[in-house]
Amino acid sequence: MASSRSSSHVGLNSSFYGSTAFIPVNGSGALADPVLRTKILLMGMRRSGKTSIQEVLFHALPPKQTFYLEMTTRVSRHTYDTVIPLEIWDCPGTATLDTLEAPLSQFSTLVFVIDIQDFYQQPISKLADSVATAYQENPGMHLEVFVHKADALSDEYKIENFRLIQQRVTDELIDISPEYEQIPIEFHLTSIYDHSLHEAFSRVLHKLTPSLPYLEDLLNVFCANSQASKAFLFDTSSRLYVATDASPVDPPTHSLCSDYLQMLNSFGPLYRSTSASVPRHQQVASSTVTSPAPSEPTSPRPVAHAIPPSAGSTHSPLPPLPEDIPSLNSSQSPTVMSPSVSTVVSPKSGTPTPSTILRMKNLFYPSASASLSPNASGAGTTVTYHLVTPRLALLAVLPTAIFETRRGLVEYNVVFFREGVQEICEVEEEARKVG
Ligand SMILES: Nc1nc2c(ncn2[C@@H]2O[C@H](COP(=O)(O)OP(=O)(O)OP(=O)(O)O)[C@@H](O)[C@H]2O)c(=O)[nH]1
Repeated sequence: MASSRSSSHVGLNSSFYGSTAFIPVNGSGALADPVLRTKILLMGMRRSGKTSIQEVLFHALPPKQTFYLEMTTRVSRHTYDTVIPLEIWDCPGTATLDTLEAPLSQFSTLVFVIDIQDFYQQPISKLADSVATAYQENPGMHLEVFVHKADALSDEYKIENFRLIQQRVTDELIDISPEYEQIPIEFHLTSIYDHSLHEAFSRVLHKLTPSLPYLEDLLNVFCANSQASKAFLFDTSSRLYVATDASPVDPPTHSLCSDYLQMLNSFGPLYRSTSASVPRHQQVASSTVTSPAPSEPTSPRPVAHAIPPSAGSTHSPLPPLPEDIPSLNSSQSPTVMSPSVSTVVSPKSGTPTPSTILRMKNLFYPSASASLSPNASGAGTTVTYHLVTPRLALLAVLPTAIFETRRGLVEYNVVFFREGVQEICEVEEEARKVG
């Protein structure tokens, strides 16, 4: 499971790397961002759900609270660091590509959000105009349409409206110019209330990740060597999957892994850290909390110990499962088979850096697993979680019988998988440094 470390991994292709970003400070000056960020433009009609998408994915806003979001009146830029550093521009409903006052060449993707019930002339025209302008000015730009709020309709009407919107957009583009019929646009049905949004944005992210083929290779090798039927590399905090193995993604398996990750994430705030700056997703629950045992004797390293709120016993029971996780409800209550070690590195800045990643290599990583049919004498499925970098986690699905009999081998493979992913991330970070 070794991976090459050559910089050809992530060839310096400008369409992947975009340009240097500037993060406004208090609306006055501007600080140069030290990395090249991939820029994504989020556009659409008023109230189509743009800010909700951004907030739910990247700030863990509970979907129901999007109801209280204020109207966007000017372009707001949001940075998010995952397998690649992103900069998302959330535009007001009134904005058009002509009024944007930014060259379109700096954007890698246009995500146009349209309400699934908005198939009238004005939204369709705006969508078609945006696509045509983007294509004219930056033909390499990925064009994605989120047909959003799909939850508002029954399955039958959902598909009908989805097709109708695609057809009308195509007709409108042909009206602008017959050659625009060939513009490659990808349509996604999305909703903040289910996994469709995560699935769609994951696919958007895949097109922007230069190291995707290498990550996929590692996942394929991991699956083959561990007899896993499916494996995902997830961004822990947004729950976007940044890569998966070659087998098809079926929605129930994706939902299962995503829900399990959400459950582990939701444990984080229940545990208090001795260090103030531990990223939330690294504070993973465990039924047994152990102290760090560094593999190599070195100078003291910053570590955090997960501490149950009722400090005292180190063998506290697991907290109850959140009610809103359908596939892990009481009838399928998971058994946490691995009393995972929750010892993590605590970067002082709070933002993991390449050196943090290097330091983490010498430390423990949280892991967990759950059997979906614990009473069926190994006949069920087990989902496993292993943190592999400060931001990324491997989630795999494998037969319980295999996990129970070959757990050592699975853990052994994870070590090499983690090494490979960390090397790829280091090359990516190196390639994106400014100056
Ligand atoms: N049913 C449903 N409602 C949604 C969904 N996404 C967003 N909404 C709702 O749509 C409304 C508008 O959402 P916003 O995110 O503010 O929309 P926006 O496009 O940013 O709006 P502007 O700032 O006016 O451009 C809110 O009440 C959200 O709760 C969804 O997937 N399903």
